[in-house]
Amino acid sequence: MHPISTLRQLSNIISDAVDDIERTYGASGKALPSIDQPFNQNDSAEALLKDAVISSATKNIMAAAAQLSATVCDPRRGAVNMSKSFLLSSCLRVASELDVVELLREAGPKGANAADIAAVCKVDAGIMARILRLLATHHVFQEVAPGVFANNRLSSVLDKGKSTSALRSNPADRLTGSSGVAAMAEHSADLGAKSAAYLLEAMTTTPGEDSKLAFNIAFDTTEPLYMWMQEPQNRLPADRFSVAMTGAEPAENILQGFDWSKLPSGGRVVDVGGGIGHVSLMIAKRYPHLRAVNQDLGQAIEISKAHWKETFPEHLEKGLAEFQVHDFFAPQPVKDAAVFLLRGILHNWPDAQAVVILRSLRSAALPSTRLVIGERILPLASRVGSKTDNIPGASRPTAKAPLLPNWGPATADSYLYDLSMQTLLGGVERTLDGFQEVLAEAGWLLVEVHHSQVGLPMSQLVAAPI
Ligand SMILES: C[S@@+](CC[C@H](N)C(=O)[O-])C[C@H]1O[C@@H](n2cnc3c(N)ncnc32)[C@H](O)[C@@H]1O
Repeated sequence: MHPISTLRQLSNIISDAVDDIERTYGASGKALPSIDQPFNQNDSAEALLKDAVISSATKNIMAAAAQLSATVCDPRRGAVNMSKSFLLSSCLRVASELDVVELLREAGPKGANAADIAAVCKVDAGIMARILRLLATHHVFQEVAPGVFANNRLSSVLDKGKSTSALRSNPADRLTGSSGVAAMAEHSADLGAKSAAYLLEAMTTTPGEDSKLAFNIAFDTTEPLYMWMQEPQNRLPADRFSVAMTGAEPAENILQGFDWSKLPSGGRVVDVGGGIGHVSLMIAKRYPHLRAVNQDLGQAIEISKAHWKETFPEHLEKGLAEFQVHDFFAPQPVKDAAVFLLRGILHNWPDAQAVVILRSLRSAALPSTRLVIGERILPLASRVGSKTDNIPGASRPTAKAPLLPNWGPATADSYLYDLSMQTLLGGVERTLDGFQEVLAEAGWLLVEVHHSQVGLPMSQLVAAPI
């Protein structure tokens, strides 16, 4: 097809999607949240973004706009700019770790001069202005007057919700109780970015005793990431990671799909590698007839106990919440589970280790035990169907040409996670075929799949013992 006609098709996709958004917001009497205003998750206009028509329009706009831009840009500049995009990540880390977002929240809509921000942060004023300008150029912050910056929609999601004096007086707790977005951004821009810089070196070393993951090269350690985070000197990145898991990976769709209400009273839901325990807590709050068993490594279990005590003490007092330090590569101690829950676990491990984790659960399972997995299911980037499309709930729509079948950058987070898992842990985000293979090898039959109905990236996979 002639490129001009493709260009027009892409522009029409955007135009139709904008019509859909305007119509839906118009009918609701609400206004689409502005990019110039801070994000407010309690605003009812925000909830409307999850509407099916709007979600679909949003995906189309993101995919078509990126494709249009890639089509018309100078490819030499496009490639070189992409090679420098790590600087966006570094600048975001500076803004988040120096609490610039909170300083700007306190400054209000008129914003603050980069020199004043730099003085509070005790850093160079000129570099601060250049960092904020690069981010503002990518729609994170706005430059409201020369050298004067204010928060906007994208910068404000990094707000940790505390005053700058509270953040400065207690730096060890600066992320505690925050939404998790800043924690995930700092984790990714620190451990993630430094590790990813060694992706090539890690993948081109000869496999064998000396082969290392990118993380191990970057941090000059032989410890796997989770063991490294157990060391006392790495307490801050470990705590930051626990907070990151709560907000950046919203868990509410764990309550959809699998029917938790049908589990028997007192049935044990074992949250294997449950981290802070927020997922089992969400399930137990909605279905208080269930008993939650939180399993993780020592440090995470400490945090999990504290989190439960603060947010759902009633369940603890009734003896319906248990905490176990358990290595999921060891034999599973719970032999009467109603459900083994594995959320965000399998993607941390290559197939061979994923199979070990799954086999240990399989050995402890009763015929009635179900395995509920919460993970991203990587969409294929091709239009040809796969052998797993026949599993109930599995198939997903593909975007119409000329868009890429997976909506391109609109689903980029799954592919970014995939390679983050590779660089940090040797892990992988799996396609549905990939899940079916590791499950079958460990003695589990994939019986149903539930994709998120509210636009969240994680899907649910339910398996039964073979
Ligand atoms: C990506 S987090 C997921 C946490 C939680 N399931 C969630 O969805 O938020 C992975 C978890 O696996 C835990 N983990 C890593 N290695 C482990 C092991 N060998 N045994 C038990 N837990 C482990 C980590 O401590 C971390 O809490």
